[in-house]
Amino acid sequence: MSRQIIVGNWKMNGTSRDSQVLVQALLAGLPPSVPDVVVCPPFTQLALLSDALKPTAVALGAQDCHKDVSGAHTGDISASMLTDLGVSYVILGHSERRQEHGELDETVREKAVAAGKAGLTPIVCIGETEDQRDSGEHFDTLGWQIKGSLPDGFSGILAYEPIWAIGTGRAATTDEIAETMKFLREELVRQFGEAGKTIRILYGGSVNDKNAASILAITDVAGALVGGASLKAEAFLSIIGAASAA
Ligand SMILES: O=C(CO)COP(=O)(O)O
Repeated sequence: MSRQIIVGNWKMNGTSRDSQVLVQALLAGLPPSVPDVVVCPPFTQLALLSDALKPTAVALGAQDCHKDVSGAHTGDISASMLTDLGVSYVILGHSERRQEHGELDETVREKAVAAGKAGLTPIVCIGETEDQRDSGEHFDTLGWQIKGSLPDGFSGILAYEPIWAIGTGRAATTDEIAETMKFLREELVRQFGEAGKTIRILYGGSVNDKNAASILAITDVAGALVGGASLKAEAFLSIIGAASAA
């Protein structure tokens, strides 16, 4: 199995002091053989953490970027502004942005193109609502999201985050994840041919220190996108430990 990737999405949490403390605790507790580890703090803490993380095995990610390189976009941040700060990954199309900011698949696709051009690795999120799963529309939804959100020649990471599992403490079951991973892989191959076989797929949604090992052992799960548990050094380190052992 190839090296796994564990991504911490801190969302809109923490002061600069909190993030420095968290990062120091993470760096102090990293196991000798680490998977790829990425932390995605709020924009305001990127510059600060960039210096702290530069010489380490932990990479820096952002939680969004604009589709344009520069211009009249008040309050936005471009992909090249992120690379300028030493950022290497960017989460795009998270369900919270899709819901709170009305982001559509097409916008997510344009952002993924911009991220790729700037040298960032996009982590594009997709996921169904509880209603869509209950009514058996989840695979259709995910298929459309892949088609709409991933640009031609996509070489980033796909994150499957069922919306009903985010922040609820109710992760998808290993059977649900396994079945969905199989579907996603088939869909990626259908849309991208041979290249679709190599796109890494993460699972996200209530991943914690207790369930990480069983989730990371599922075929085709290449890692985890972690929200709440990534804010606690001990829990995040234990997820990183599970990935090292997977
Ligand atoms: O949204 C998520 C990561 O992007 C998942 O959040 P939780 O791990 O808090 O459920």
